[in-house]
Amino acid sequence: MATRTRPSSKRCAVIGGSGFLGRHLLERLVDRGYTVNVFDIRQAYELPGVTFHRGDLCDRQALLVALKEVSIVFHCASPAPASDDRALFQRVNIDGTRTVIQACHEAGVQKLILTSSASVVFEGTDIKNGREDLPYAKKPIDYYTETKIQQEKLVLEACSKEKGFLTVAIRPHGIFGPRDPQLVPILIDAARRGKMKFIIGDGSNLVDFTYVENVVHGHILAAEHLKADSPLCGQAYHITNDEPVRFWDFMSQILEGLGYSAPRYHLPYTLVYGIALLLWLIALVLRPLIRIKPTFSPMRVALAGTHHYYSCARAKKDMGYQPLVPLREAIVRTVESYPHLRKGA
Ligand SMILES: NC(=O)C1=CN([C@@H]2O[C@H](COP(=O)(O)OP(=O)(O)OC[C@H]3O[C@@H](n4cnc5c(N)ncnc54)[C@H](O)[C@@H]3O)[C@@H](O)[C@H]2O)C=CC1
Ligand SMILES: CC(C)=CCC[C@@H](C)[C@H]1CC[C@H]2C3=C(CC[C@]12C)[C@@]1(C)CCC(=O)C[C@@H]1CC3
Repeated sequence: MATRTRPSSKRCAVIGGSGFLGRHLLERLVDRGYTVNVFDIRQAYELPGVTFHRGDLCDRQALLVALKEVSIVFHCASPAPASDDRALFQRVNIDGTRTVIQACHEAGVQKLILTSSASVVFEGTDIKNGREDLPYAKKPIDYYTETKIQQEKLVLEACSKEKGFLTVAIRPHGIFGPRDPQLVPILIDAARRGKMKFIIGDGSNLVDFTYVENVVHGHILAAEHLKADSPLCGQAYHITNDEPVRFWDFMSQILEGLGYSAPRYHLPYTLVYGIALLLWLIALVLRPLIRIKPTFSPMRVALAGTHHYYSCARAKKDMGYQPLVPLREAIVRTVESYPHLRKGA
């Protein structure tokens, strides 16, 4: 059991702090005068003023060391959605989050801010200006989403004013920006393999893509507004750029910004989804023999061919959220940050 010294309100821990969002978050926290402990299974960098603790969040004892004298915990660790490994998602996102909550109780942590996902309500069909009161997806599109739902429920249910342990969930959508290991690298890899010639559907579907600094801003506002008498306790909040954009326009701007051609030819959504589903089933059957990872998984096709954008009115009202970086500027900064992915580089 950790010794319970009174935690400083400016001492926090970022679980998953070696990751894309986690690192941006802790850089901002340091700028704002917080003392930060990072807890992650890997150490990706070193930063003055930041103490690294390497460990698995399923290991309560290891967590307790990193949470000593900490008052705020940001939990933004998860296996990558593309790993598609059910047992891993269950172990880290569900069992591991239970362990995080338990360790927070033992260490006397006062606030837990979870990075959830707006996808917890997405079932592969259109969502337009979705609010937080939409029901959780009954048929989540993949294991990642299935376990993010359970994870969010665990964290929100753990909120207890009586115990002095307050929780809130931030639901970002389509995070992008410098150092993102997913969106831009996967897109450019597909383009380099000649797979970005087609638009799935008529190309009019609107989607939220959220610049990482805006997501960070939402997390810090949530931590600073989370108090026993505030409406944030036990609630979920969408954090977006508040500028829904056509999915294919956004992809085209990134592609063209890095010197690649934008997709031009249209394919019917149902046809591409059907093919993706078939390939996914074949990959599943063959998994014991060989591991195949189709670029266009059913999940990616659904995300590329439907509307999915969310209202962040609740975050504006309860914590004064406004995106700091507009989409156009965010795209420019992102494109400039990937010189190594430029065509011909
Ligand atoms: N990238 C996106 O578009 C979105 C991400 N999210 C959520 O945001 C959070 C952060 O995502 P990213 O920064 O994009 O991912 P990332 O993969 O860059 O970072 C996740 C970090 O978690 C760490 N981690 C994984 N398993 C761990 C374990 N067992 N113990 C300790 N650390 C572990 C990884 O080492 C990694 O550093 C995740 O919870 C994700 O579900 C939500 C919505 C959209
Ligand atoms: C069609 C194609 C190959 C596009 C390339 C870009 C995709 C890799 C991204 C487009 C939308 C992104 C997205 C996520 C991951 C990367 C994309 C599929 C998430 C699944 C990441 C985790 C979440 O919580 C939800 C995200 C939705 C959007």
